[in-house]
Amino acid sequence: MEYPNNDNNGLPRATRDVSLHELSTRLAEFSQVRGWDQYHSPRNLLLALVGEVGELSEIFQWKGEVGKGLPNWSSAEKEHLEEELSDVLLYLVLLADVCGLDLGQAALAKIIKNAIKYPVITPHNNDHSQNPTNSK
Ligand SMILES: Nc1ccn([C@H]2C[C@H](O)[C@@H](COP(=O)(O)OP(=O)(O)OP(=O)(O)O)O2)c(=O)n1
Repeated sequence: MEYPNNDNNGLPRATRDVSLHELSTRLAEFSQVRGWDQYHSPRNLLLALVGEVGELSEIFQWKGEVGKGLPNWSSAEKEHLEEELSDVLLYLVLLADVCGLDLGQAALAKIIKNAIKYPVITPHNNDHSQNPTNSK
């Protein structure tokens, strides 16, 4: 596996698309060599996931509204955000794995289900009532 670029900390950083399958494989190796599989029960991973969502929330706490693209954020703040987002993703992938679920397939299927539930609005079909962001 090649990582041609390094990040600000000199750590290797992929420049290609990364699949959920690759993350699963890397996480499985990481846990296996440390003997941590025994701790990775569905419940433990869910609690770890929620803990990391809390850490992610702390980054935005008290900041007020934040613009898309994070204008005025320092590179250190953006790096911190990347780390917390990654922790959430990695625990989510681990949780799906220990539950024996294919998260990528499930997420694609859910997008299709969402599209059926919320059809595209056209002039001939302007019923917005199903849009969950429409409070009326
Ligand atoms: N039993 C464990 C413990 C950790 N990790 C991995 C998944 C997360 O990506 C990261 C979480 O590590 P920490 O618990 O050290 O949490 P943080 O990185 O958020 O550190 P801190 O809480 O000090 O900010 O390590 C794991 O796979 N299995």
